[in-house]
Amino acid sequence: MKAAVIGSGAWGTAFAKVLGDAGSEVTMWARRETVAAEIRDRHGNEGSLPGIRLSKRITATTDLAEAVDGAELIAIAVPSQTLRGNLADWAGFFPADATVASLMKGIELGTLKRMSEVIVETAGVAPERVVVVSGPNLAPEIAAEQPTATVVACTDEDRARQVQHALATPYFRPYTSDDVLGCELGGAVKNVIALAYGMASAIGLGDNTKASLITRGLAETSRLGVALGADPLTFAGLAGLGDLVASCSSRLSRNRTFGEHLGRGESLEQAQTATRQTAEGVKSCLSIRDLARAHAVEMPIVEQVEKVCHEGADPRVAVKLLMTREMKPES
Ligand SMILES: NC(=O)c1ccc[n+]([C@@H]2O[C@H](COP(=O)([O-])OP(=O)(O)OC[C@H]3O[C@@H](n4cnc5c(N)ncnc54)[C@H](O)[C@@H]3O)[C@@H](O)[C@H]2O)c1
Ligand SMILES: O=P(O)(O)OC[C@H](O)CO
Repeated sequence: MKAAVIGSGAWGTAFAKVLGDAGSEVTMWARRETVAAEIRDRHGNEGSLPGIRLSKRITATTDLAEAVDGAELIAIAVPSQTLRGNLADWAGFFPADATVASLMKGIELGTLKRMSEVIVETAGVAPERVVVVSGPNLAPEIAAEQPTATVVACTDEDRARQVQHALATPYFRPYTSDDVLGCELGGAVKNVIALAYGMASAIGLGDNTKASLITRGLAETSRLGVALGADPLTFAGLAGLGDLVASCSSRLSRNRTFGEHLGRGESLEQAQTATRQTAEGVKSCLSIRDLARAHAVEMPIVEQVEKVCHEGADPRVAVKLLMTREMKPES
């Protein structure tokens, strides 16, 4: 397959490596010429994935039209909140029948749309051409070829299978799904729960607390998903529980790490200065909260994370408020 990967950060680079190792010819698009030159000439991207060597089947450019020229698959890994603006500039260059894969895990501020919806709306791509790839996929582990599994979700089963085959390597095992909505929500909400988990770790809370956060976090994710029409079983799978556990338990997770900074009492600005990569949950906690409210779905952990991130609330007070909510049945 001829593929393009737009975005040369940690995930774009690791994803390009998977595609290259699985046999595709890959052209990456980078914003900075120094990054494109390093990928093209030295087969690495030290700033995003130190020590990783990329296949010679991978090249890079800063010219978007060149990157997507003739591509059968275009995978996009830029920050969720910039996607709409990016596509306004890029979409005219996409080949008419290319599959567009969203690698992003966020919900757009203001519109409350999922990334696949933004792609359909802004790039004029039919929904059945959009594939979502989501699962327990920490980029540095994948780049180091540590085995993991993922989900390739698309309403068009054949297209999902094509992408599944284009991604299969001995260290990356893709499964297909037709639940695009559920996979996207699982990926976006787990970032917010990982922020909460990081806060809990930093304030010294124990394993019972953390297990409760994961379990109740998954409960509120599923509640929102079901209200919006997702398959509840998706949340028990790789793009739900799998991704939630990976992000909460790993020190490699940028969202968990960001939460740790907030839990240590840093302000949002201080945490942003200390962690420079994309921690999607920081913005998506606002849009997910609004989405939940719009559908009358209770998401108490998301509500509290938003208060800590954007209203200066103390994480310890947030825990207290969560623990003293009205008593109710588990489900
Ligand atoms: N890193 C992971 O392990 C991982 C795994 C799965 C999914 N994701 C998701 O992939 C997406 C990208 O994450 P990442 O890890 O690659 O982030 P990153 O911070 O490592 O890289 C982001 C990339 O986007 C580019 N970028 C930043 N602002 C931009 C703009 N205004 N226009 C165009 N490009 C811009 C940066 O130059 C960089 O190449 C996020 O939605 C994230 O949740 C990340
Ligand atoms: O580093 P994070 O927190 O953005 O998580 C990365 C991936 O989404 C894990 O699957």
